[in-house]
Order: sequence, then C-alpha cells, then structure tokens
Amino acid sequence: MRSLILGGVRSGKSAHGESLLRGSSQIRYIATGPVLSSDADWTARVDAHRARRSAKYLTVESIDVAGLLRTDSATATLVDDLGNWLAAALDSCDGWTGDVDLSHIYDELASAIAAFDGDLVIISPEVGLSVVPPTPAGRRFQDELGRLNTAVARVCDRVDLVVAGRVLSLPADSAAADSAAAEPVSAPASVPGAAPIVAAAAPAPLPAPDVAPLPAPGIGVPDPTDAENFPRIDAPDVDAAERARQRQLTLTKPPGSLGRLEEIGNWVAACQGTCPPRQFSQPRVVVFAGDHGVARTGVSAFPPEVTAQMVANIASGGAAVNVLARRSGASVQVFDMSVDADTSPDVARFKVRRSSGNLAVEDALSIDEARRALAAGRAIVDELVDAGADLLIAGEMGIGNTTPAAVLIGALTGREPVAVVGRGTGVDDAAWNRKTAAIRDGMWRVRRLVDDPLALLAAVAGADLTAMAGFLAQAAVRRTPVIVDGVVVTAAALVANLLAPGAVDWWIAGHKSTEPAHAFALDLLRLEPVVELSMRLGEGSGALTALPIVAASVDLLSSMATFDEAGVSGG
Ligand SMILES: Cc1cc2ncn([C@H]3O[C@H](COP(=O)(O)O)[C@@H](O)[C@H]3O)c2cc1C
Ligand SMILES: O=C(O)c1cccnc1
Repeated sequence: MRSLILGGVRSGKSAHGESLLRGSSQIRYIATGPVLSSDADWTARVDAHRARRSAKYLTVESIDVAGLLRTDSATATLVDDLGNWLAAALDSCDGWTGDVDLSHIYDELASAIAAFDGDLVIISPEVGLSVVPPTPAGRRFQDELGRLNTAVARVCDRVDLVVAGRVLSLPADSAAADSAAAEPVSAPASVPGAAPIVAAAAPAPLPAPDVAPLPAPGIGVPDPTDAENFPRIDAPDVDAAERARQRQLTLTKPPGSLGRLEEIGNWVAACQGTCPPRQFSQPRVVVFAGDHGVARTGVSAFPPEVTAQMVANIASGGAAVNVLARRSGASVQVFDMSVDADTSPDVARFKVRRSSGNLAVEDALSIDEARRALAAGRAIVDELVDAGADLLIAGEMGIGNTTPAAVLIGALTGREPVAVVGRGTGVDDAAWNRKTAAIRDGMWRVRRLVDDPLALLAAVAGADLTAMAGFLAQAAVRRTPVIVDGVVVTAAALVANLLAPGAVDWWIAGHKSTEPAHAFALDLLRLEPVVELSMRLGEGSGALTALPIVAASVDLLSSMATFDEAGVSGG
C-alpha cells in the first residue's frame, strides 16, 4: 500500500502517517530535512519527531528518495517530507529563480514510488490552500509543490488530507488527475472524416501513474517447456466455506437476507482458507494486449492501430480500466503480448510476436509461440502472488478481440457462428457479415481441436488470449481468487479450465457483457455474474465494476456484529 499524507503545518500529518505503519515490525524512516542546523527551533522539531518514533525505526537522512526506494522496495518506509525534498531539488538546480522544468525529477520519484512493493507512507505539506506568497521564490515553491503532490498522488493507492488532527480520505479519481497525459485515440474507422490515426505505440517514456513495478526487460522470461501442463487444481477450502456459512447465520440479519453477497463472502473465505475472510490488500489487474491478423479484414469498428494507442493510454493511466482500478485501490499493469507495433521494453517484456496470424485462414500462433504466451501468463501470476497479490483480474486490449473470443466460445459450447457473433466495438451490418464469416472459418479450422487446448489456442486465440488462459489457470494453481471480466477474458477462461480442470472454482464472474457469446461461456462455466450493466468494453472494466461489491461481501462477513455481540434477539 502506497499512501500520500498531505496536511498543513502542525496538522498531525506525520503522526497519522506513522500510525499507518503501526503494523510493521521494521520501518525505514527517510528524513529529507537538513540534518545539521544552527536553527534551534528546527532542531527541536526534529527531536520531537524522533522522540515519538519507536526503536523499530531505522532513520536514513537523505534527499535521494527515489534511489533509496529503488534500492530496497520491500521494507516498510516513511518519507518525511516532500516539502524538504522539493526545497533541496530547487536548491540543486537554481530552481528558485530560474525557469527550470522539474517534471523529470518528479517523474523519476513517481516511478520509484510506483515500483515500491512494500508499505510506503509519504508525508507532504499542503501549502496550496494559503494565500499566494508575495515573493517569486514562495510562489515557485507553492506551484511546484502542487505539481509534485499531484504526480505523487497518482501513483499512491491512498491519499489522506490531515487538517487539525482530523483525517480526510481523498477519493481515488479526480478529473484533474485523470486528464493527464492520455494518448489521443483514433475515432471509429466507420465515422466519415474520422480524425487521422495517431502515431502508433508512442512508447510510454515513463512508468505510468497506477502501473505496478516491472522488472527490467529480459529478466525472468519464463521457460515455455511444459507450459500447458498444470498440476491438479485443489478446490477452495470447504471447511472454511462451511465456517463462513455458519458465521453468516450468527450475524445480525435474517438468515440469507444479504443474498448473493453472502455467497460471495463465503467463496472468498473458502479461497483464503480462513473465516472470517481478510479484506483484499493487493488487488492486481493485468491487461494483456495484442493484435489479430483477422482485424485487418474489417471485423471491428476501429482500426488495428488503436490497440497500440490504447496500450499507451493504459500505461499513462487514462483508460477506463485505470479509472475503475483507482476507485478500488487496484494496480494496473499492461503487457504487450503481440501488438503490431513497438512498445516500451517493460510493456513488451513477454512479447511473443507482432500481431497474431489471421485465424480465418492460418494459425494465429505456432505451438511454440502458444507455449511462450502461456508461460508468460503463468509467470506474471507467480510474480504478482509472490509479491503479495491477493486478488487477480485479467483484462484485455486488442482490436478484433471479440472475433477469436466468439470462435473459442462457439467451438467449445457447440453454437453456430451467427449465435456467438456480436457487435464488439459497434460494427455495422457489412462488418457483421465479414465477422460472422471469419468466425465460421475459424470454427471450421478448430473443429477437431476442441479437446486439445494448446492446439486450440495456437490455431485461433493469439498470444494475448493465450497468455490470459495461462494467467487464469495459474491463479488457481496459486490458490488466488480471480474476478473474470467480459466475453474475451471468459473465452480464455473456457480454455484455461480445460488446461487446468477445476480452475473455475477460483473464479467469480464480474459481469455479463452484452456480447451474446458471453452468456454461453458463463453458462458452460456455471458462473453467475455479479453485475449486469449492459457493458461491452473489456479491458477488465466489468471485473473492476464488481470489485467493490466483492469487497463489500468480505467486509460484511468479517465486520458485522453477531446477535450475541450486539445483544439482539435471534429469530
Ligand atoms: C478506444 C477503444 C478502447 C477499448 N477498450 C477496450 N476495447 C475493446 O474493444 C476491442 C474488441 O472489440 P472488437 O472485436 O470489435 O474490435 C478490444 O480491444 C477490447 O478490449 C476497446 C476498443 C476501443 C476502440
Ligand atoms: O465483453 C467484452 O469483454 C467486450 C465486448 C466488446 C468489446 N470488447 C470487449
């Protein structure tokens, strides 16, 4: 959890920040203020802070906050404070008077914060609420601190404002934060006079606001050998589920009155093997991006270039998935599995190829490529779970994606192409015809592969959907619950449950998309969607829309008073 604590002078912000790390046994305290000072009042303030902190604090006095965060990104850390850090930064570059652009050092700090895995609390003064200072240096400091706080807030999971010792938790998404840096996206191909296509794959030069840390490219590329072989999947803990059912009966409500919320809470308890369940502390979203050869044949309402543009948008924090994730404190990572453009090395870390083949006429991937994609999805889960992720969501971005999804669902549920085809991004009738024909051809090509999940994925899925299948199955191996998204992710889920039978018990369906194939896939998996809001976006948006409800079911089961505790008579 990365927290930014803002507040005025003597507001109680440091004490509040320290209280957030109360549970940590060892805390690194990065003090950014001047160490030696002839100012007795300053020294007394520093001493008062020191006296309040217990022996478990290890104090480091330095202004190289980004360097220290990168050197050790696991130990719980308190940075106190950014005001001093900014003053030192302005000192170092003649920034008080000169017209110096400091955005690169804010970005470097924000990227180090985004890459921090452990608990991190950053204290910063909020000086923007006072009068505009009369001196140029004062105005500079106030302006820069506003910019710095905004940049840091964007990579924090939690932002609190402390005023007069009272803590105000600031909501996750604000228009001001969201307006930053989003790449423009081309209009639908079918719109006359559509805006020109924006240069594809502008490499995100800096790590994204809410994008979680990525190891250096090339490190940890997974071994694809046997990627399709999964161990036996154990069911979630039936004893914990039974304890959860019994506990529901003791809570101060008529039995069953919270309906599906009770079942969801019980499921989380079973996945965690504990009752009451713990609230999720690290929900993680991974967006798998890829292009599909079939999209060059006019089966989408948008041109394929939009895939790379949206990857940049997601990496910059401007897509729906980012906004929804911020609402729930989930982090978002995007991986280019097969985008038909160059993306930045961290995003392309697991890239299998540029665009998958056209499923209507050729294999989307070779078997070796499919293994590499599966192994990537599995490795991503291992990295996330090893780093503490306790809830996973797969999202997707790829123009044309609903075509391979419909092929997989049609093939595995035995439906006709006309039953599984949908409008996707909003295709017109002519594109619907082309799309249905492509689905028909793809289904014909895989008619004998429905019992061979690896071959099925290679033939039609492409590297993005294949990596998703690996991700979903590996989550079950790692006993980590998943909220499944829309038609594309659920198509991958169908194959994942063939690769790792029983994996479905570790998944819940976030929503039901308006794509017709989605309902068939959910039925086959016997998954009941949490919400149905006529959504048809993908990216992980449906799963993230359900996340607050899933989280609420955990709160209810863990925090409601029992009849005994509350002295309420039972029925
Ligand atoms: C701007 C934009 C953002 C998106 N985010 C998700 N999708 C969704 O739409 C695509 C699938 O629909 P089809 O098969 O019709 O191409 C995928 O990229 C999916 O993630 C988007 C599509 C667009 C255009
Ligand atoms: O349901 C989905 O996931 C979906 C629907 C339309 C377009 N893209 C994704």
